[in-house]
Amino acid sequence: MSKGLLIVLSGPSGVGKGTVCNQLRQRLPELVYSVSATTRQPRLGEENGVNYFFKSREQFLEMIENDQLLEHAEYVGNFYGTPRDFVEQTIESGKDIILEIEVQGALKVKEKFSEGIFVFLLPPSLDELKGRIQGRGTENQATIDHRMSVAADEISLLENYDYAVVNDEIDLACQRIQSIITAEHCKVRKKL
Ligand SMILES: Nc1ncnc2c1ncn2[C@@H]1O[C@H](COP(=O)(O)OP(=O)(O)OP(=O)(O)O)[C@@H](O)[C@H]1O
Ligand SMILES: Nc1nc2c(ncn2[C@@H]2O[C@H](COP(=O)(O)O)[C@@H](O)[C@H]2O)c(=O)[nH]1
Repeated sequence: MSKGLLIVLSGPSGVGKGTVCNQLRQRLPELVYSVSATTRQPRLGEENGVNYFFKSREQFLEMIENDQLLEHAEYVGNFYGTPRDFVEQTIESGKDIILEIEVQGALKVKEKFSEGIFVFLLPPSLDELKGRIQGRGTENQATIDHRMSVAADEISLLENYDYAVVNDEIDLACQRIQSIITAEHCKVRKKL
């Protein structure tokens, strides 16, 4: 049996990774989603084990210590990380898995899984990006400013990715990513 694909969807905060990922999962019900661990406080409506595994700082550091994370990063004052076993077991079982993670973490995954498919989601403009984070209404202004202040640096790392997808319209962005997944499945020569 061939292994599943590891798809990493990354990009600045507010670009629409979560929105696009949710719609992709509806279009591709067999696509497995990697639930991350974080020390961030849950937002209204977020559920432990569904949106994230919510951890204390101590619990998160213990996960790092025990090598339970494939990658982790500190992003705007909180830790985020990808549980390793679930990802590895899913790929081994032949299923595709998608990670929705920020840029530092994505580049760490690339060091370990160069055969992964690295997709960078871009906003139509920085003004639109700011409007989306503000419109979501989940962060205070200081956090929005902090997230926006790292967005340009994150976008400057685009060249490390395999694909750039503009999230102008959700449907179109999903179609583009679906096409990428289909093409990767048809590839004759896989990446080393
Ligand atoms: N193509 C789009 N057009 C307009 N609004 C969009 C589009 N995609 C997403 N949005 C909106 O932008 C906001 C941010 O989207 P989302 O939470 O999915 O971003 P994110 O990249 O996952 O953010 P974060 O990294 O902070 O978790 C949401 O309110 C969402 O509804
Ligand atoms: N490096 C990682 N980044 C992750 C992971 N899970 C989520 N994220 C990214 O963090 C930011 C902020 O998320 P938010 O839910 O607080 O808005 C965003 O870019 C997420 O994609 C992870 O496991 N590792």
